[in-house]
Amino acid sequence: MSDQVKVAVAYHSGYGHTEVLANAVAAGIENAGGSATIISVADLETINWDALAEADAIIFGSPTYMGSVSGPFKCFMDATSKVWYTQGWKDKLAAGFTNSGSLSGDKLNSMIQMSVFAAQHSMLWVSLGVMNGNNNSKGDPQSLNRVGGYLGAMATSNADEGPDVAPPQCDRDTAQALGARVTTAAKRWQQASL
Ligand SMILES: Cc1cc2nc3c(=O)[nH]c(=O)nc-3n(C[C@H](O)[C@H](O)[C@H](O)COP(=O)(O)O)c2cc1C
Repeated sequence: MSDQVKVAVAYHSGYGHTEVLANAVAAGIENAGGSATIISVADLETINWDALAEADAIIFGSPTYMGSVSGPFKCFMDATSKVWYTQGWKDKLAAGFTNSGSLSGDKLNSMIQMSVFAAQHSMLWVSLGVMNGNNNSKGDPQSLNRVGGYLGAMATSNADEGPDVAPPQCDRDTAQALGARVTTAAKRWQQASL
């Protein structure tokens, strides 16, 4: 019998930067002993809905475009309304990550959108669980959670850099930490007696 928790990473990325984070989240899932399935939601026709239905946890990821989740990610959100109607994802764990060009970039709004979306599905939101980095005079601008957000992993990619270098390693590591945390939480949730 395999008790390995299944964690799906459902993401959109227009230009590859958020995809880098999706891969980092998946690495964190695998390192923590979970099984990761990465699902691009860009094309609604090819989304692996079965993998999402089977997952113990789903981690959502979107770039921040115009201060909100991207259009394709919102289309995915709307396409889950049939699942919502039957509350098919109820009691799965959920978490999120986003990425933008500016340090703030209003990406908190994307995280709020994702957490409300998860709540509509009666999922249980898992926070980042990494203390704020770089908030004092001796701070390291390359520390984990350098933007100091707690709802999820929030990365920043310089607008003039490709996904080969942006977002920087600290943001990739923050995303990896999120994947590990959700996996550990899913294991606890799986083992909890009712
Ligand atoms: C249509 C569009 C809107 C954007 N809006 C914002 C924004 O509101 N705030 C911000 O900081 N960056 C914004 N950006 C920059 C992206 O968030 C940034 O380039 C990000 O790395 C793109 O991720 P991706 O390569 O996964 O698509 C925007 C980019 C595009 C293309």
